[in-house]
Amino acid sequence: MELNSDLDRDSGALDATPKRQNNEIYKIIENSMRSSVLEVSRIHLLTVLVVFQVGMDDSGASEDVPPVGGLLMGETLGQGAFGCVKSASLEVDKNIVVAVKFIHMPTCNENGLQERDIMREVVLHNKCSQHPNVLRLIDCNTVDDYIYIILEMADGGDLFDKIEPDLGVDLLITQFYFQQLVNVITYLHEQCGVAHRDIKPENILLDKSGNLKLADFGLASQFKRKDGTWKRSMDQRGSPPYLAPEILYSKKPYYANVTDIWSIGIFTFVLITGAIPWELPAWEDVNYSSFLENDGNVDMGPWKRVDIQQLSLLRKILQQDPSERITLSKLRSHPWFTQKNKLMNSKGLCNDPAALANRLLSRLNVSLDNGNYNTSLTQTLDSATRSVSPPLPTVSTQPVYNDVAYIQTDSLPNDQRYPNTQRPSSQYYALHDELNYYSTQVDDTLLKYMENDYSTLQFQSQQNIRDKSLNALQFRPFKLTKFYSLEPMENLLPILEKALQLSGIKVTPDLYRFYQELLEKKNEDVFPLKINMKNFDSRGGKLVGFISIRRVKADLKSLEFVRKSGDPLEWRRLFKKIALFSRDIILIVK
Ligand SMILES: Nc1ncnc2c1ncn2[C@@H]1O[C@H](COP(=O)(O)OP(=O)(O)OP(=O)(O)O)[C@@H](O)[C@H]1O
Repeated sequence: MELNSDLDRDSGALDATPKRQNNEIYKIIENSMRSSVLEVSRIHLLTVLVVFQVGMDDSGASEDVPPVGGLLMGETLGQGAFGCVKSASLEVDKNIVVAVKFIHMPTCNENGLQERDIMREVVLHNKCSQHPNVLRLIDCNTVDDYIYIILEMADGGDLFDKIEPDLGVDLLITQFYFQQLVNVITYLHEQCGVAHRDIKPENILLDKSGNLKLADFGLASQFKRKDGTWKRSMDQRGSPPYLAPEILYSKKPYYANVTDIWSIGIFTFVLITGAIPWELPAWEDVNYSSFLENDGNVDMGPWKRVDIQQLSLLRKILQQDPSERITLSKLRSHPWFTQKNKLMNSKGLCNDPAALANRLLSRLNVSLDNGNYNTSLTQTLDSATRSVSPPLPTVSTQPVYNDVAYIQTDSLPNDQRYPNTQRPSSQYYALHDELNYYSTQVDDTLLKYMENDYSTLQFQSQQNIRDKSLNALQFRPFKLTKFYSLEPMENLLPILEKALQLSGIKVTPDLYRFYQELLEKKNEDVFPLKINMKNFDSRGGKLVGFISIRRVKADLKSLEFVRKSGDPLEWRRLFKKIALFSRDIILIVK
């Protein structure tokens, strides 16, 4: 699809007409790569090539997407509210890998989104694609019920996945991403006249060197016209904790670019503390009102983790009155921006990806010890007697879901599987309880497979082993809300079911029986399996996602917790809780 970036700015109408056939994709990607500021990632497809879901899930959007000419669809990288994102390689050169975002139009329509809304997003994203910190948009077209968008592959995965709740990331890393974010927002505002309007860790991906890649232009708007005149916004959209107060309460139109500066402040706070400062910038929110009453001098809760230099910066950014808020150019002369970051080169990109990965991931930890287990169990039993708080009113549109977790197969008959031919040799240990491990035998390929996946490190309680392995780290797109297990399904599923229940998730009883029924029905391997999950987080926000159980090889299975919507910090908190209650089935390398 050729993209015409000439928006009719007052009506929001858009001229974006499909003008090309799919078989030209290679040419487009090739040209796009040639003209690209960045090289599109060239990695080999590592894992299962085609993973299709059987049937639709209850959001209406399916992972079973139609084929796209010129592309070989790969694994599912993630799921959003309206579709999924898959890796794909070019038919003519399988080493060229891109990400393809499929947007299921009927689901969008049911939720009030029209094709022109999606095209508006695509046009603005395309307009802003010439910066190394913007996820590059390569092409867009339609196939069956879907609009698909071909994007640069973000090899480093999600940033949100790497933030430890209630700890955050270290200051050098926070400053690194703060500086990259200010750079890219400067480009958007000053060169494109576009405000992003949805800056939050969920919309930031990483490349293979750990550089920030701004994504999701779904709420972006053109605030400056070609003739230099400005346009103000009136609508109330965005993610509640990241919203600037004028979006919520101002009766007057507001400048969308100034709201981006506010969101930079919240983003920075989340990186420093691993928590959001408030749920809404509203007087009714006690955290926000106490921030205002104390003129930003707060020293409680997560604010205790903010030191004096960053507090002074945040106070300048988080000014309720937009005219008092620090401007982008003043932000660029603030010492925290001008101070050289030792991980950044003169072009503003990472100069030492291994050191960045090491520092970023070193705080991720899931403690499975008895103390933590008993505390969580007590809290769970206590809270079972209290009712769940109702969800907050939210200004974003999300589909409605059923609430009970159930199991389904996610496989195709021709699903590519690891052959079960090699004999075990290396030693592995599954955690049984804090003191008693039992060993089992797994082969060297598996050892390599797991060592490459840094999600395994988060369970490692011995700091020296963690440090040693962290030194060899590289950025990879693996999700970190994940663990491995060697347990047979008759042990794994009942323990997981209990863990889900203890974590407050409603589950269809006897997952193992359903698994057996699936086996009988399909009369073949049913992996990957999918367990849908819905829950309210501790603040009443809705969390939606699923557990994908894949058979890696022989008895080794991976259990990946994939978030579809909801606060990512809360998703990781939930994952840690389920992992703790599932500790008897988690495999850790010792
Ligand atoms: N270009 C990409 N490279 C690698 N992974 C990606 C890419 N784009 C998306 N993903 C993965 O897919 C997930 C879902 O992406 P998507 O943009 O649909 O999510 P979302 O923003 O949560 O969805 P929504 O559009 O409903 O807000 C991301 O969290 C990420 O893990």
